[in-house]
Amino acid sequence: MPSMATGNNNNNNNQFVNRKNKIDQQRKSLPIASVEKRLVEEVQKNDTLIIVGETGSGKTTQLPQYLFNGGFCRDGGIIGITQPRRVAAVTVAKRVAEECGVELGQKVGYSIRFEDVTSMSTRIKYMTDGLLLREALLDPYLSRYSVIVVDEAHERTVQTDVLLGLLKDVQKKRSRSSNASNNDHVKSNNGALVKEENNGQTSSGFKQQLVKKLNPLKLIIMSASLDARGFSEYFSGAKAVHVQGRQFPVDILYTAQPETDCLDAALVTILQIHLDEGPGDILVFLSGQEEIESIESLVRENLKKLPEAKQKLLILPLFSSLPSEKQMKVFTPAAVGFRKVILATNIAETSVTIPGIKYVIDPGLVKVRSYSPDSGIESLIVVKTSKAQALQRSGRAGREGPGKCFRLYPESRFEGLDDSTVPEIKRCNLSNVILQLSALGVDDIIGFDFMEKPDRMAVIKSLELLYLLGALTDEKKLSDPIGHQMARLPLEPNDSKALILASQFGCLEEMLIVVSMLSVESIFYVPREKLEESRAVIKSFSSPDGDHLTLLNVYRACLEFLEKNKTENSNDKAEKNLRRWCKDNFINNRSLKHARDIYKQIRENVERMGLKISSCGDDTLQLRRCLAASYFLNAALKQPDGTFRVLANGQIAEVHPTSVLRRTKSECIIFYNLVQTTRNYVRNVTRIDYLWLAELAPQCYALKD
Ligand SMILES: Nc1ncnc2c1ncn2[C@@H]1O[C@H](COP(=O)(O)OP(=O)(O)OP(=O)(O)O)[C@@H](O)[C@H]1O
Repeated sequence: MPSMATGNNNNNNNQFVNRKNKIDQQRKSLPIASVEKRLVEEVQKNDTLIIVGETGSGKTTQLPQYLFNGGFCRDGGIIGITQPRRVAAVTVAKRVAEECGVELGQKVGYSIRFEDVTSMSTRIKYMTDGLLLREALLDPYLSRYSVIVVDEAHERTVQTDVLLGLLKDVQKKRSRSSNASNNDHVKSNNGALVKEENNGQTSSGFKQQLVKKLNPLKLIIMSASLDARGFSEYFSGAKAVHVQGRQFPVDILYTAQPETDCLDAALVTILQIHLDEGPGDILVFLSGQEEIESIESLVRENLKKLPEAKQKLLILPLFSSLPSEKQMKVFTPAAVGFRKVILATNIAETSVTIPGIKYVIDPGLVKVRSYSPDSGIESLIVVKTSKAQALQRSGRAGREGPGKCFRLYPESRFEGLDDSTVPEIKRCNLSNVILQLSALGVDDIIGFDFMEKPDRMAVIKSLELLYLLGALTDEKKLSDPIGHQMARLPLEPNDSKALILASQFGCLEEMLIVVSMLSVESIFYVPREKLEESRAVIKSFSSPDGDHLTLLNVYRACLEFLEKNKTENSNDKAEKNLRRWCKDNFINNRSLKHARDIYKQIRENVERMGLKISSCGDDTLQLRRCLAASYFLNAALKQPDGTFRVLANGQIAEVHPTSVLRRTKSECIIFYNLVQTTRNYVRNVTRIDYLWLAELAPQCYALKD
């Protein structure tokens, strides 16, 4: 009825106006709002500026809007803001689009690996630091950007560090370009030439070029917990500005004694808050998916035994391999009568505002990458957070009102923590970084202007790996076509090589599945109480040839199931039924869904590269040979005592208990990763013939008599 429609419209309009007014009020009350004019002036005066301000003061959401209003996009330039994590780039972009009253993807957008929500009219663009690095491959002058803001620089991810060095170089090139006359040719340090293409994008490596006069690139480094002096020195004495004040106070509480069981302490704190504290959602920082899933079931079990609380508890996990629509669930306000408890890894540590969070629980631990150049082993280890991380975590409360942070350790331990985290570049395998830098024309990795130099031995080992994979030539340049193809794929070098080779082995269809399945955490999910029952079910998927083929079987079984269901049901219903199927088969539905998304995305990549996608069907010998040809550095031979010796470095390891080859009789295997816990374990293992090694990787192995 027309009258009702009008009533609804009025209602919607009122809601919209109320929300807009609330947001405007909120924006005005942010500490950064009082220094808007000064910040814009500082950016006008300085090509590089460092901004330090409390968590929640408004840096990430407001500064780009101030710069937009201050005219930094006037001649079509874009303000790019990098984040170390995808979830931050997406959620902040959504918020800023709402604040600006525009549709996401128009004036305000985001771009992350495999997902681009921008358009020709986007002027404020949030993205991951890795994505900007990839853009630099196509546009070495980053010519579309007038300003780049590197947010959360204190995290010092390897991508941030590479980006900082690169941006320094881009700034120099852009300054030279702006000083050059329109007819001059501009040549970058790495020899790349710049050519304007029709769509305004540029590309490296052209012999002929037209040069566009570019304005200097404005660079802003930003964080709440930054060693401003170190950054200033790196950027030749760049000015640092401190934004004072925080919006709401956060009470920090410590335990009297160290906790021996962090999971138990977190569980007790969640329940105590739920029963005793006032309304407000809870955010708990845990070290990984496994801990999250155990706490989830512990909370559920314990809730059954406790007296009914005023509100119901809604438990939501948040970790990086969770499909993005599941991740986004945590950002939806809880319904009336519910309290959210979000169990998150450190992906929720910086930049994000999760509406409703009043309480933060911080056990003070984090899982990080660690790499030993001597053994070539990269592992994940759990370590204490730094002070900077503790500060960021507590800063997730106090964003919409006063908050509380429960640190599950004594105050004395906080005092003893390192100020900042060891930069990732000092503790990871560098082969991907080197591949990316080589693609950007940087051949002298040791001489590259890093803020902190990586370990020389780690560089040498990584160069060696890339050389053996055929990605680099003797002159340490990217090889053609393998090296260039590998650099185009957004994967680890070994995985990229496996896909490229698979097109020659006639099994690219299968390798795409295997690489996608290996990119997600634990495909099988076994509740402790169903250990026995699960074994028999999981066995139905297992291949005597190993875990890679087992993963392939799971994926194929899932496709078969969907196919069968789709003929009888709608797509949505088929997907719903798949969840049940996963549960019955002890398969982690989230991980499988994620693997299917990754599969789609990398398939598009290899199609664009023109690789031939064919299938080896049930004859998986070619697939195993291709695995041997790609992961040959991860080959291991059986020892008389049943353990395996990694041929490349002599390390001794056992096959992981979750592997289908745990009790294998095979003499030779390749594995996907080596993890170090109390012992060395190889995970995701496949049986190969050791003679293949000399045949398929002669650069590494030779046959002795
Ligand atoms: N999605 C959102 N929903 C509700 N409020 C939000 C949201 N995003 C931001 N805000 C509000 O804007 C404030 C400023 O957020 P912003 O991310 O700009 O701060 P920041 O200084 O960058 O913090 P940090 O250093 O923690 O990243 C928050 O404290 C919160 O009050």
